[in-house]
Amino acid sequence: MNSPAITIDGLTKRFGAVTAVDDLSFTVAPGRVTGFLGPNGSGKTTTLRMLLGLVEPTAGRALIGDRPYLQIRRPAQEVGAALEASSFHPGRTGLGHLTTLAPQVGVSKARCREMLDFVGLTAAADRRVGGYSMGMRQRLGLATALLGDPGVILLDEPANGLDPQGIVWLRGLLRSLAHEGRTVLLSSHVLAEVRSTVDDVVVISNGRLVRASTLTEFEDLAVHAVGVRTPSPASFVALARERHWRIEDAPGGFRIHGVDTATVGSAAFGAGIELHELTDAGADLETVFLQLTGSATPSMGAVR
Ligand SMILES: Nc1ncnc2c1ncn2[C@@H]1O[C@H](COP(=O)(O)OP(=O)(O)OP(=O)(O)O)[C@@H](O)[C@H]1O
Repeated sequence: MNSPAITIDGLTKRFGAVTAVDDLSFTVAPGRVTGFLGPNGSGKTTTLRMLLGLVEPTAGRALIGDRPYLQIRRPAQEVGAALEASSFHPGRTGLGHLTTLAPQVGVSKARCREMLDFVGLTAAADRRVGGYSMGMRQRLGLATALLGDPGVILLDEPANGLDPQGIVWLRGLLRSLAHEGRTVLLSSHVLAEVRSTVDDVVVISNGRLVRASTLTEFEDLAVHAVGVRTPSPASFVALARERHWRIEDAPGGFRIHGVDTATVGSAAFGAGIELHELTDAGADLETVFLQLTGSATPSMGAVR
């Protein structure tokens, strides 16, 4: 196995009485997209800021390769980061923002134009960033992160503000960066948003690690669900009780957890219950995420 591109080791950050990050340890592999997931306020941004040497840890280490960020000699060529979409000088143009950074990154103005083109901002290159939409700022943040052609890319909620086409575009872009062997770590508080983008997931809650695994392993935790529509709901509910299925009301029918379509179909057939719809509702990944992070709420629907 490749040695980790990022190592978080016993990392802790306290702000007065608030423990933002609490003895956190995980690694991030190169050539993969890793989703750094957790509810609002769980410590994702603080962790990324410690990785970038912007916040000093109370304890523990955050390493890029084998060293802390502040010990990297030419950091922009090793690590690119987009932490907050709003931290641009509003009076500068998109191109002006990149060309201001170019000397310290060690790249030419041509590279700045190339990166603006890469993120789809050529038409807005000479407009002031103050007038950019949230999605345009995200794109500019990405261009900034990629300016030095870094091997490690850290992105804080990069899909925020992007329209659906933008999200598809971002997904393709991140996948191709990982395919080139780069390390991509992106934070999000919405698992569904990154589900089709990431290979690995690191889930945190209250600053602590909840789970670090491949997405596939994470999906295995999820209970599959089956959707059913029937003209005989009372008989179907009786069947579900008899079989000890976990069943809940869903629009126009029911949702049954922890069984597959074949089991439900043959049981209904055996009981003489007509079904008008029998669908695989997929793995209920969001529920697993909410349960693991302790952010499940009663509004998720009553289960019978
Ligand atoms: N500079 C600071 N001073 C005091 N408390 C802070 C500071 N920065 C972060 N915190 C606190 O640390 C905790 C973690 O915040 P952080 O921004 O890292 O979470 P997050 O997971 O990135 O949240 P979000 O998804 O909302 O961006 C929160 O309780 C936050 O209020």
